[in-house]
Amino acid sequence: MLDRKSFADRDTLAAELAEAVASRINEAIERDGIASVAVSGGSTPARFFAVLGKRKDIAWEKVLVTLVDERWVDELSKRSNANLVNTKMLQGPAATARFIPLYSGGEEPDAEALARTTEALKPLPQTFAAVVLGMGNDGHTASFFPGGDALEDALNGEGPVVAIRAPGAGEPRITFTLSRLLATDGLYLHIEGDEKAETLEKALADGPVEDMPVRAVLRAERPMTVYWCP
Ligand SMILES: O=C1O[C@H](COP(=O)(O)O)[C@@H](O)[C@H](O)[C@H]1O
Repeated sequence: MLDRKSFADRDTLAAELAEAVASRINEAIERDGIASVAVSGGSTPARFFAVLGKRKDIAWEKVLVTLVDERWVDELSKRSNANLVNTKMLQGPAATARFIPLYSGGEEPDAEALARTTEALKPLPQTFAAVVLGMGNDGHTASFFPGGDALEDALNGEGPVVAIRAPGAGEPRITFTLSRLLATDGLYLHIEGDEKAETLEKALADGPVEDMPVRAVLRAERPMTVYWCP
């Protein structure tokens, strides 16, 4: 179920991942007239975002873009995953895409905030065209963090989104649930560098999901492609 692709450098990886995601988007638009993608934040996706956002062969006005997870911070914060998407991807041709943020204002991702985000997510089709996950060296993906106070709900609940706090997470977070992220035509794990390759090997070994929650995705019975470069 796990296809692993290695690339010589970051630019090549970004181009190949953008090609794969663009194909998924265009297939969904042809089939449904609309496509949605959920992307990760952090630092890794910046190059990929820049390449994807420049694609002129995508009818961006038919594309909904959201995040797999978000830090509960204002969109102007440098910690905001939305900020990364806005500044790196949704420029040029991709500026006509509709971005649906997960952060919906306020100090905390409380019940009211989650209800606001859930309402905002309603235009999303049931199935994403593509979901691009990242991974931290602690074995988290999306905001499925080791020690997360709502990890069980994030991994086994319906969601679509869950608020989660964890010792290694910094700010409170909001994350799509695993079941919602697995509802996708194309599932990708984008990691770079030797340390993350080692983390992936550890995650692929036996061990509790709670220790390295990315295992929940790796053990899900569905195809996923890992994109890696040194
Ligand atoms: O906090 C986060 O971290 C992970 C990994 O980020 P990276 O900086 O190591 O690339 C990311 O996948 C996730 O979306 C983000 O919220």
